[in-house]
Amino acid sequence: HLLQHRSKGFAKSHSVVNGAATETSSKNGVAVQPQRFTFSPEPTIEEIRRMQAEFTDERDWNQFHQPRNLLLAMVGEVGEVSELFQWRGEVADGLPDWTEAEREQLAHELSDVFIYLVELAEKCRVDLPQAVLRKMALNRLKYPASKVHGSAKKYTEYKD
Ligand SMILES: Nc1ccn([C@H]2C[C@H](O)[C@@H](COP(=O)(O)OP(=O)(O)OP(=O)(O)O)O2)c(=O)n1
Repeated sequence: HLLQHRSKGFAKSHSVVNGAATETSSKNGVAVQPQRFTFSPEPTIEEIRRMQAEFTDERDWNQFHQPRNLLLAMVGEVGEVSELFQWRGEVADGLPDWTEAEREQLAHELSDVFIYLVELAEKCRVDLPQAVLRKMALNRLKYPASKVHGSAKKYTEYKD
């Protein structure tokens, strides 16, 4: 669906493509860069874990999906993501020069990485969404915004 609201000659379009929300802006009918991007709320990570568990069960593939094999499979897929970026030089947010086919290829490869990551976490009994919350809390403590604002130094490089 598409929702529009107008202010001062600008029209914002909120469109939902495959459940994903994107917001684009236009001035006098000419589209400008998308302003905001958010993920769809579904499926949840737990739903993805369950769908992949069903996929492997249906194929009797659990015998191959031990933690080390899943790790190697995930790293292999990271390599496939890297292939899409290699030799291109720096790439701007939103991948402005990429074709639709290249974007879809990237979506496939990032999904492969994510699917293996989720199954690896499951097989290692890491509750991934909660672990991410704990790790982000640690990251905030290690890198107080007031101290590190605008600097990409590693935490060990700070004197106090
Ligand atoms: N033993 C396997 C094989 C595949 N998959 C699933 C998870 C990944 O999302 C995807 C990976 O499939 P491929 O190994 O065929 O890899 P690609 O899809 O990347 O194909 P290609 O290597 O030809 O690019 O399929 C899986 O769970 N377990």
